Amino acid sequence: MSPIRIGTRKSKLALWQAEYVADLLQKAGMETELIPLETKGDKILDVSIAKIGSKGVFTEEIEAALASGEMDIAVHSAKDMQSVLPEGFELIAFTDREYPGDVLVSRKKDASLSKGEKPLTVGTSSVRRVALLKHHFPHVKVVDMRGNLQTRIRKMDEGQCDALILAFAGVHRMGYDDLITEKLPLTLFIPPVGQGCIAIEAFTHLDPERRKKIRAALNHLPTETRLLAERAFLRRLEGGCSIPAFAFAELDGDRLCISAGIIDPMGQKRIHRELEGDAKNAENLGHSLAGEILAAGGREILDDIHRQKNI
Ligand SMILES: NCc1[nH]cc(CCC(=O)O)c1CC(=O)O
Repeated sequence: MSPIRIGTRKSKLALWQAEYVADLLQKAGMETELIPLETKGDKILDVSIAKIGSKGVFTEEIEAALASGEMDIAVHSAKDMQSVLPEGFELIAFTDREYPGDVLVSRKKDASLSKGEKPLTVGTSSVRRVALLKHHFPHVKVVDMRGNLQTRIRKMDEGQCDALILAFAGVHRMGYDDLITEKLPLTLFIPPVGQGCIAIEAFTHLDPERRKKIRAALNHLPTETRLLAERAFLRRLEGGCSIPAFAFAELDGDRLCISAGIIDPMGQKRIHRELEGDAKNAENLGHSLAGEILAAGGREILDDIHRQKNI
């Protein structure tokens, strides 16, 4: 079998993820080759992703290369993936999930959202994190902070903020655990769909035998079940990572519990619901919960967000 050609973005975190995947494939007896590509999302650093607005800013170039057959699979952070992929693309595997929550990162050892004495300036550009900060910690000052992990930490060191809110997974994978000053509770900062999880994307013309071997080497079934529920939720909200929605599914044996919601960007109104059921119905559970949240006021929040974008 010829080497599995693995497409990835060029950021350090993306390369870490691609190498992690290559390693799993090699352990299963396959040869691999990495193909790093630059995407629009990596090039445009001065505009927030919400404002760039177009779908798939981190995936377009990679999907073009998948479709043309230059690569067999692409490795992504699952949370960066749109809930509906373009025609012909699919996620064929999800690797074992890292701790999914957000953390506060700072050089100041006592930096804390809940216990801090001095007012904190926190850097983030995620609409979800900004809204949750406004909602739970209105005294915190928020500054817009884009760029990859290393860039954000550099900006913090230059004094643009005291602390950053980041996904634990990225911080840990990049070896910055020492800078974590607080683990944000999963109940307050419910993670966005897919956080901490690596998704493997392929195009329909991938050879079925190759596809089967890749999936067998990479897919972690419990993670996949959780992700199916979370992504079904996001699909019904017709969103990607730029809407302030969150969903987090957990498994307890064959029971799946999904906790999800949406918050308006100003942090005034937070809608949150939970649903439990048979893990076999993961997608139905995510879909139903999205329906409940839309009916409970989520629809108005979404409509407002779409109206704002069109102004
Ligand atoms: N928003 C960008 C992004 N996409 C994936 C991760 C790392 C965590 C993950 O893989 O879920 C990050 C950084 C962050 O949000 O802190």
